[in-house]
Amino acid sequence: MNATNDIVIIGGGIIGMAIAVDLKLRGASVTVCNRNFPQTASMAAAGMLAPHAEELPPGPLLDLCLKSRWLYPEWIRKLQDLTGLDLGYNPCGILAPVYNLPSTDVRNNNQGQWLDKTAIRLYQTGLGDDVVGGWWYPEDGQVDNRQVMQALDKAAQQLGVNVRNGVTVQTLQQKQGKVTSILTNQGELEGNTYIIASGSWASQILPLPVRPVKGQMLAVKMPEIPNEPYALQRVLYGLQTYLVPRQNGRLIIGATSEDVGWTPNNTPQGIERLIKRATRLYPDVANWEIEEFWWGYRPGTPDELPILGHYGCNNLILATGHYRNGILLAPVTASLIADLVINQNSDPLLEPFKGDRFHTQPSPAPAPMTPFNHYPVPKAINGYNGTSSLFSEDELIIAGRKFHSRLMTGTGKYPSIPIMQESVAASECQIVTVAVRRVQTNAPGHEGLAEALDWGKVWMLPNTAGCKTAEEAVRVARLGREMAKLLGQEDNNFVKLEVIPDTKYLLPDPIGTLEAAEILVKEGFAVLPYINADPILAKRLEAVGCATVMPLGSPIGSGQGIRTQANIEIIIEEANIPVVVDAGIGTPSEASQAMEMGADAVLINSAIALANNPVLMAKAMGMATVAGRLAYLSGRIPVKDYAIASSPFTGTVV
Ligand SMILES: Cc1cc2nc3c(=O)[nH]c(=O)nc-3n(C[C@H](O)[C@H](O)[C@H](O)COP(=O)(O)OP(=O)(O)OC[C@H]3O[C@@H](n4cnc5c(N)ncnc54)[C@H](O)[C@@H]3O)c2cc1C
Ligand SMILES: CC(=O)[C@@H](O)[C@H](O)COP(=O)(O)O
Repeated sequence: MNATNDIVIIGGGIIGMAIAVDLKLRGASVTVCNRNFPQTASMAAAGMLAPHAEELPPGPLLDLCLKSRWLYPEWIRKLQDLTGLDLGYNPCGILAPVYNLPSTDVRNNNQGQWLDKTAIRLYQTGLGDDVVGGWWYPEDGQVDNRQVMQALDKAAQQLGVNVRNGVTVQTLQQKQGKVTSILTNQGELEGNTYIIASGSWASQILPLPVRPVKGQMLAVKMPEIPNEPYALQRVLYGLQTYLVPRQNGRLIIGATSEDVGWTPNNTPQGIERLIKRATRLYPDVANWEIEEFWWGYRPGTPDELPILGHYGCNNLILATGHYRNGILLAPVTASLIADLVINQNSDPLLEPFKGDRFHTQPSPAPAPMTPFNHYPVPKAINGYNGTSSLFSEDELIIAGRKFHSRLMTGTGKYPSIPIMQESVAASECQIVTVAVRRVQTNAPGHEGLAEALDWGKVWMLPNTAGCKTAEEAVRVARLGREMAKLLGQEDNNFVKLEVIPDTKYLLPDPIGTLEAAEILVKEGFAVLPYINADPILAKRLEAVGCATVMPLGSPIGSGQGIRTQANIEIIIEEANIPVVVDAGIGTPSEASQAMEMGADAVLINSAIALANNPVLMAKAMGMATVAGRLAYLSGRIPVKDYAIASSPFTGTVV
C-alpha cells in the first residue's frame, strides 16, 4: 500500500462503505479492510428511516438523524446514478399504532399526528383489535438496506476504492501520537489516515465501550392478489416490533433487542416473541409464508449515541456505535467524516459524539496517607514510608522498568471508586492491574475506573481477565496496550496474561497461556503470565521471553493463602525473571510469607478490596510486603529442634 496518501477504513458495513464512496468521490485514495462476517448490522437491519417513530428525544442525536433523513433522497439518487441499481428507497411514512391511549400531555409533545381508533384504520386496514389509535409520521420511511449494501459495493468498485475483503484488522500500531500502521491477518498496512468503522467489533481494536446488541429478525411473504397492492404499504411501528413492507411483497418483522454479548443465532424464544408481537399488531401475518430468519449485532454504546470524530491520535477517526439508527445515519456520517478528513473541518454537529466523552478527566491522585472519611487510618502508622531509605536501593525490575514497591494491587471488587483510590494510595503500590474487558465495556463496578487513577503516578498493568482462550487473550492484550496509551502511558507494553477457561476455580489454562505468551512476546509485549504454581511451565514461559511469572498461591479471591508453597519455592529457585505470587493471599502475614520465601513481588486484590476497611488493609498489605522483603534480605535464622538460650551459660551466677 502506498504510504503517502491512503485513507484506510476498517470495516465494510454501511458506515465504512458510505464513507469510502464519499471520500473517493472527493478524489481521495481509499482502502477498505473488511473481515468476512455475515451477521453485520448493515445486512441484518430493517432499513427504517425513523427518527420520529423511534421517538428520539430532542437533542444532538435527533438533530443528526433529521439531517441524515433530509440528505437521504439525494444520497440515494447519487448511488442509483453511479450503479444503476434500485435501492428500495421509499419515503412511505410510518404508522405507529398503540395499545393504550396516551395522555394529552404526551399527545401534545409528540412529533406525529395523532389518529384515533377509527382514523388509524383508514390509514391501514386489518390492524389488531387491541390497537386503540396511533401516530402518523409522514416524513419517516424506509430503504432496502441489503440493496444499499450492494450498491455501495458496486459504486466502490466502479470508483476504484481498494476493497480488501477477508482482511481482519488485529491492531493499530502507534508512535508519538500517530497511528503508523495496522496489523492484519494478511500482514501490515500503512496509510495516512485511519478510520474505524467496524461496528460492534470496534471494541476489539480500541478500548471503546461499544457492545453488540443482538437483534433477531424474520421475513414473511405478503400474499399476491392480482391487480391489488400488497396488504401493507407503509411501515407499522408497534410495541417492541415493527413490520416493514418491501415493494416486492417481502415483509420484514423485527426485532428483538438482546444484551447477550456475542451469543449467536436465532432462537425459538426470539422468533416466538417476534411472531406474537407481530400478530397482535397485524393478525393476518400469522398465515403468511415464512421466507427467512436472521440476526445481527447492533453496535450499542452506553449513552446510545454514535462515536464520531478524531480519537487519541490526530490521524485516527472513529465512525462507530450507530446502534439502532446506522442505516438512517449513513449519509450524514459519510458526509461529516469525509469533510473532517479532506477539509479538516469538524462540523459542530460532531461535537457531542466524540469518543473522549467516555473518558472523565483523570482525577488527581488521592494524596497518599490521607485518611478516607469512613475508613480512618490510625495516625500512628502514617509515618511509615514504604520506600524507606533503609533499602531504597532494593528495586523490583520488570522488563527494564524499576519499581520501589513490591506490592501490586487490583481495581475490582471495591465498594466504591473513592475507596479504591484511597486504598491504592495507602498501599503505596506502584503497579495496578486493570481488567481491560470490564473497563472497556463499563461493566458494573468498573464505570470510569480506568480514569479514576492518576496514571502519571502508578504503572498500569492491563490484564486479560475474562479470556478463556489464547486467541481472546491476545486480542484483549492488544486492546489493553491501546488503553494504556490513550490514558497517557505511551510506552506501556505490559500485560498480565490470564487465560482462564474454568469458572469454578478460576485456574489458568497452561497450554493456552503458553501459546498466547509466545504470540504476545513476539509482538513486543512485556508479558506477566498468571499461572498455576508449575515449575516446568514457569521455565517454559521464561524461555519464550516472558517478563515475569505469576504463580498462584491459591484460587483467585479464595483468601486461602499460600497453598502452593513447595512449588513456588522451586519456581523462585529456578527463575531468572521476577516471580510474583498472585492470587489467594488473604492476610498481611501471607503477603509477608510470600516475600520471606523470596518472591520478588505479590499481587493482591480481593483481600484488600473486600476487607471491612480496605484502606487500612491496603496499608497493612503494603507494610507486610515491605516487612517480608526486609526479612528475606536479612536472612532468617535456621530452624532448630531444641531451644537455644538467648544469653550464654558461661559466667552466670550460681
Ligand atoms: C436487527 C437490526 C435491525 C436494525 N434496524 C435498523 C433500522 O431499521 N434502521 C436503522 O437506521 N438502523 C437499523 N439497525 C442498526 C444499523 O443496522 C447499524 O447501526 C448499522 O448497520 C451499523 O453499521 P456499521 O457499518 O457501523 O456496522 P456493521 O454493519 O456491523 O459493519 C461493520 C463491519 O466491520 C467489519 N469488521 C469488524 N471488525 C473488523 C476488523 N477487525 N477488521 C476488518 N473488518 C472488521 C465487519 O465484518 C463488518 O463488515 C438495525 C440493526 C440490527 C442488528
Ligand atoms: C485482579 C487480579 O489480577 C486478580 O485476578 C488476582 O489474581 C488477584 O487475586 P486475589 O483477588 O485473590 O488477590
